Amino acid sequence: MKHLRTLNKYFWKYRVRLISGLFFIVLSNYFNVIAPKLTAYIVDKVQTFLPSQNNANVQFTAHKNQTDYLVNSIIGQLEQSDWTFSKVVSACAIIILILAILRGLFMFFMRQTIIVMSRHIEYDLKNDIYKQYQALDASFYKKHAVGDLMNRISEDVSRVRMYFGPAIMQTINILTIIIFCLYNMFQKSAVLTWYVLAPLPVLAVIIYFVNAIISRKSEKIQALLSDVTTNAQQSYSGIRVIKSYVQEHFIKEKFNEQSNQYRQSALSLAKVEALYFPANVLLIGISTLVALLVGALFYHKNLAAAGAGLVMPHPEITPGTIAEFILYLTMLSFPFSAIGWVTSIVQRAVVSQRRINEFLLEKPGIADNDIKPQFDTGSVAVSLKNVDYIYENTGIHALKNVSLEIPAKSRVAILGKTGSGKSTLANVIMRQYEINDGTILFNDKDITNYGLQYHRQLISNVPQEVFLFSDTVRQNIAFGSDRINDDDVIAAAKNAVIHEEILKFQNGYDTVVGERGVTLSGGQKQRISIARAILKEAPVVIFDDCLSAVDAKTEQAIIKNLDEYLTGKTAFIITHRIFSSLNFDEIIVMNEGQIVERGNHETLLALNGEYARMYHQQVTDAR
Ligand SMILES: Nc1ncnc2c1ncn2[C@@H]1O[C@H](COP(=O)(O)OP(=O)(O)OP(=O)(O)O)[C@@H](O)[C@H]1O
Repeated sequence: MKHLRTLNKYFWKYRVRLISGLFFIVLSNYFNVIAPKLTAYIVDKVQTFLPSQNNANVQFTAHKNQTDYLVNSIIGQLEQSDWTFSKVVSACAIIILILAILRGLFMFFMRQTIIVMSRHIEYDLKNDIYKQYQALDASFYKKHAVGDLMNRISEDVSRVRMYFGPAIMQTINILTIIIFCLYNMFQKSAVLTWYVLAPLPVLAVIIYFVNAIISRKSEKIQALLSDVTTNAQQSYSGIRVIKSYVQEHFIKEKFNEQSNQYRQSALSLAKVEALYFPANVLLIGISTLVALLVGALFYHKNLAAAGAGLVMPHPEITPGTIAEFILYLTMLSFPFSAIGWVTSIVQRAVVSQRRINEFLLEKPGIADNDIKPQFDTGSVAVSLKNVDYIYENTGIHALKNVSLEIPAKSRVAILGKTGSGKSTLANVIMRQYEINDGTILFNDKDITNYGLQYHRQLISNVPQEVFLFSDTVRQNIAFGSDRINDDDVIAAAKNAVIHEEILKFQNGYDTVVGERGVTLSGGQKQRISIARAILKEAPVVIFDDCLSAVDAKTEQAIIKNLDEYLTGKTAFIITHRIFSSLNFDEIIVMNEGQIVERGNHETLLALNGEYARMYHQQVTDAR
């Protein structure tokens, strides 16, 4: 239950709704439990009018001194009136009808307050989880599957809503029904109540054991559901790879297997839950039988005693009392069967909230603040001092003691074999990952000393893996930029040499690119991503292998445009190809997480090392 404590702040926020909801529940049940008393009164009244009745003068106490003020005054009025029998019965019927209407009205208010409150809390909780997902850093996303994240924000939140909506409402409902019924039963006849309640401890034992089983099974089910969602999500994202490798059958089998495991677990939970209802019906049935038998026996003893002129042992027990008890037991059958349902909702909510808390309470690996950078953000010098980075999940030492001094407005090329640490270097400069050791400075200020959002606003990035949203080309280019006027978007697209192609799309700039840009070629996606970065106009530019999917002619055209765009910016161009036309101020060659060569084109060629080898290879390939 401790996991659900996280939700208390929401209850506090909506306390007025909650308290009014609880008040309406109590009122609705109050009007509900009055009806049996009037029914009992009528049943006994009928008896006194029966022609064969020979006990009309026997003084039963069943309807005297009612503790309830309302019932007392109704019965008092009816007794004092000189109404005929049919008038009394009609009056009681009308009063019972009015009570039912009042009960219904307050039930309506109870749902309007508590269920509406639960929808508000659900909305807040989803927003809080979403906000937390946004705050968590890249390393978190490396550890958790998207399907799992989706499942927690949707399915788990729905389960938790069942706790702060229906479960809270029904718990209070159940408690008030039980308290009102038991109170009235004890007030009426304590001895009959003890007899009637005798079978109920068995119910308590059943509830205890079944709850433990439900909790265990719920936990397993939620984990399995996450697996199924993750698998489905991955198979949709990777559908092209699956189809090209003709693996549809294998994926379907895997999905079937997981779905089947989920089904088996859900069925097994349903079986356990299904035990509750028949067990309750049986136990309430036994209690009703006891009320009838024991009640009739006591009533018989009363009559016998009255006949012999003795004091009646239980003058409060009449046929009306028995009818009243049966009505209370009917009312109690709902709470007793609902206890199981409510506890299973709570158990599931505990499991789901624990899963939500795992993410909600996770501290982002990158500490953030709201401090603005205290330097001229128009031009930025970047330096790295003894930077070390190890990937937590694999233990790979991707950057080893890297030091760099890049003056503002200079242009750097980063080359190196695959896996040498180039993208990692870009990511640590962007603070996507927090370095293990060393310092990264922008204009001599440690980048950890000011807010992440301000830092990232200083950087225009084209990642190695392009990501486009399922939106229009225009929105994809304008993403992350305040400048969404058409001329700027078109100018950026022209610079990225994609404008002409966009015009040929069915709806030009308003063409929707499909999920992750599936309707576009790899080269088109790359160039839209470049246009997006160009539009951002930041002082630092990081392009990670951004021309790998374009042909040589387009590449030359883009490089020509980039040459102009990069002027006045501090630029890091990560590449596998040497672009001699871009005039780099410095070229860095990386190997196994270290900088192994650095200098300009001429010095590196003269060094005759890795750079020279790459250059000669490229020249040979071009021939
Ligand atoms: N998310 C990750 N988790 C664990 N290890 C990673 C992760 N990303 C990269 N690595 C490892 O870190 C090392 C450096 O990878 P990085 O992506 O920086 O290389 P790269 O030089 O950019 O390669 P490429 O040219 O192929 O893009 C590699 O050994 C890689 O396996």
